[in-house]
Amino acid sequence: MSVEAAPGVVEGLDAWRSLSARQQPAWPDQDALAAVGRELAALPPLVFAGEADVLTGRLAAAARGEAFVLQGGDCAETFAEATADTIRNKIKTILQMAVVLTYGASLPVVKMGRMAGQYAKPRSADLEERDGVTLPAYRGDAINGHDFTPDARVPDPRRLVEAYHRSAATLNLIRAFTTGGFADLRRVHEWNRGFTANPAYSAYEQVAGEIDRAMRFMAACGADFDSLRSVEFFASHEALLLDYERPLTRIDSRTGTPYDCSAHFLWIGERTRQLDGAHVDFLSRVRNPIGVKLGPTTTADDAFALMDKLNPNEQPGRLTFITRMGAGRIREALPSLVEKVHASGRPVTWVCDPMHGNTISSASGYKTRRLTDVLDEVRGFFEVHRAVGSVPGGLHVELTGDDVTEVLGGSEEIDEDALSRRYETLVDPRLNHQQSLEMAFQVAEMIQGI
Ligand SMILES: O=C[C@H](O)[C@H](O)COP(=O)(O)O
Ligand SMILES: C=C(OP(=O)(O)O)C(=O)O
Repeated sequence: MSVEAAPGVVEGLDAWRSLSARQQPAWPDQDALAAVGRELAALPPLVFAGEADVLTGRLAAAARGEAFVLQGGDCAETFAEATADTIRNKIKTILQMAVVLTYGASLPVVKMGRMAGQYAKPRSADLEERDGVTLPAYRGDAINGHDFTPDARVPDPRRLVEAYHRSAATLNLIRAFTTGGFADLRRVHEWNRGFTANPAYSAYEQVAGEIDRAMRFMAACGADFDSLRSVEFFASHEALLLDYERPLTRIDSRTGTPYDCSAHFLWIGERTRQLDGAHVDFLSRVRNPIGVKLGPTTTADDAFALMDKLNPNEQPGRLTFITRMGAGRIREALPSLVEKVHASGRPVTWVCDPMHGNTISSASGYKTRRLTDVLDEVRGFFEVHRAVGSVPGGLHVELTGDDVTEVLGGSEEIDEDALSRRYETLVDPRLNHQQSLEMAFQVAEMIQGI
């Protein structure tokens, strides 16, 4: 793997610089930004291009219905929360969900964190106003601070370097947890049994009991559980800040082609997927598997134009469409899109993000979501794909492994009054540990058609 930034080595890698890039911070000091770019370019890549290729293969399998994708993690990671406990709880939650989904789908689950780099957010408004004071909006820890003070809100490019180091530390711990015995299937199953033992979740006992019997059957057959102590786990984030992604793009020494080595998988957000924009151009030139978020106004022509630009060679697994329509719209907005793409025979992995189309404000002013809406969107996703004959390939979820109170509902019935108890997200509401597991059990049933 070459470690230089490869400026100009591959023609066009910097073409994005002359295109319109939405949602970029107003960096006050361009020289400081350029110096940070040079510093990042000299730092080691965070992932190996070969790992990204493995993921492309896994996503191709998901598109064929031979695997199911689970992508989850914070809306916005924060530097303060890049701690061992928080990372462990998130990994634990994703592993627990994956076991349930593996059982439900009878398929391998491709595990991907919105982790180790999810430090920048697109925002609806550039400015935030509180009590007559107006400041730049918080855009994620890679850009500015959340404190509502003029100093904190100034975009500071040194934060990009901090984001790199926090991502490196997070990835290091993820690798340790997922290969060092923490992910042992028997252990993860025991955690799930603990969850269903709680009377609040007794509705899920049946599925947990079935998994238990399957485990005992495997043991009786002499399954090698030691070979199930490690799991594959991939890192992903929104490729929003091109001043971060570009210096972390390296030329793969095996193939001489560029990979964005800030993560295995990068996605383009609903707000930055303009065909003639900088984000689409930049990601069209790297070889990682990539995703594009598609909201309810997306037309089939948009989808085809994105496929032309981002996957002209029709490589299976290269392009994932992450649909986020909203529970109220998915059944009318998704069918024509899926029908036309499916009829074209061109390879796309379809993943459902049931979070971003279902955001509401509580009476007390909290940005929240209802678990019932989230689950209804997933149900709509399966219905549409089943009706069309295409493959519902996975889930993309904002979640945390902690006991926060940000999303309404669930068996523990978080209501509007409870939101204030532990509302900790800095941007969008996340499912907490229990709600995430409930979702996994319910989705397992949806997959089985129960
Ligand atoms: O996560 C998605 C967006 O960044 C977020 O929903 C935008 O939030 P805002 O409308 O509060 O800016
Ligand atoms: C901003 C996000 O989503 P979307 O682009 O779908 O709004 C996100 O996933 O953090």
